[in-house]
Amino acid sequence: MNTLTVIKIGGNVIDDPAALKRFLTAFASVSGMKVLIHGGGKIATQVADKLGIQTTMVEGRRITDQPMLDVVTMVYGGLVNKQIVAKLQALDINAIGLTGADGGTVLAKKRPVKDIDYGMVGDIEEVNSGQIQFFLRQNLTPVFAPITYSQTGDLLNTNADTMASAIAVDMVGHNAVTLVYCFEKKGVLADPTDDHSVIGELTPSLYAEHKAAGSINKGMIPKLDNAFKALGNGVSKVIICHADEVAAALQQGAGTTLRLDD
Ligand SMILES: Nc1ncnc2c1ncn2[C@@H]1O[C@H](COP(=O)(O)OP(=O)(O)O)[C@@H](O)[C@H]1O
Ligand SMILES: CC(=O)N[C@@H](CCC(=O)OP(=O)(O)O)C(=O)O
Repeated sequence: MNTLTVIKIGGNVIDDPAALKRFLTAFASVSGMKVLIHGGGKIATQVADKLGIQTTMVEGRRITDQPMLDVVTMVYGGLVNKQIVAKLQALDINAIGLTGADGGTVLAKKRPVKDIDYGMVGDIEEVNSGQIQFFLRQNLTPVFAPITYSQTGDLLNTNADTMASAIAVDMVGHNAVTLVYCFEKKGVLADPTDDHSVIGELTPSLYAEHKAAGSINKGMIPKLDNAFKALGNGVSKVIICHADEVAAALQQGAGTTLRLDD
C-alpha cells in the first residue's frame, strides 16, 4: 500500500512570512504523496477588521454570517491558498489549490442551529477520496483551503483541523495515512508556558488528565479531539509538531505522537 502524509498548517505560521517559507521548504522535502490543508483564521480576522466586520469565535469556531463568509472565501480560498500554491511551485512541488467545492472533494452540511447559530459553518458529510487520489496519481499535491460546499450550492466555512482529520480518515481506503498538525509550538506542552515541556507521547487518558488540570486548553482541545478521532478511524500515525520540524518529526520523531490507550 502507498503511504500518504496529510499535513495541516495553522494560521499563526501562515501569518509570519519567514515561518511560512521555512515550513513550505520543510513540506517540500517530505517524500512520497502528500496533501496540505491550511488554516488562516488570524489573517481572516485582520481582513474582516479592516472591512469593519467584527469577528466572534465560539468554542474555537467562527460565527460566519454572509459578509464573514465572503471574507473567509476570499482570504482562505483566494489569497492564502494561491500564495501557498505559488510558493510550492517555486519549490518544484506541483501543487493544485482547492476548496472542498473544487472537484466536489469535501461536501458539508450547514451546522444546525441549536443553542448557537454559527451561520454558514459546515460540518463535513463526505470526502471524495477517489478524486483526491486521482490528483495524487497525476503527481499533483492538493492544497486545501478550509472552505466546503453544500448540496444546495452554498460555500461553508469549516475548521481546518477538522478538514485535515476528515481527509486523512477518508484516504485510509487508498493509502497508509500519517496525519501531522503543524503549528508554532514544539508539540503538545505539559506546561503551556514552558516551550521545553513537550509531551512525547499522548494517550486519551493522559489528554483527559491535562485537560482536567487546565494545562491543555483553548485551540488545543478541538485539535486533539480531531487528532484522536483520526487515530481511532484507521489513520496509522498522528503527530503534532512545530512547523519547522515537520520533516524531522516524520523521520526521527519530534513533537507529540498520539497513541490510543492499551
Ligand atoms: N498544552 C498546550 N500545548 C500547546 N499549545 C497549547 C496547549 N494548550 C493550549 N494551547 C494553545 O493551542 C494553540 C493551538 O491551537 P489553534 O490556535 O487552534 O492553532 P492553529 O491555528 O495552529 O490550528 C496554541 O497556539 C496554544 O496557544
Ligand atoms: C468554522 C471555523 O472556525 N473555521 C475556521 C477556518 C480557518 C482555520 O481553521 O484556521 P486556523 O487553523 O488558522 O485556526 C475560521 O474561520 O477560523
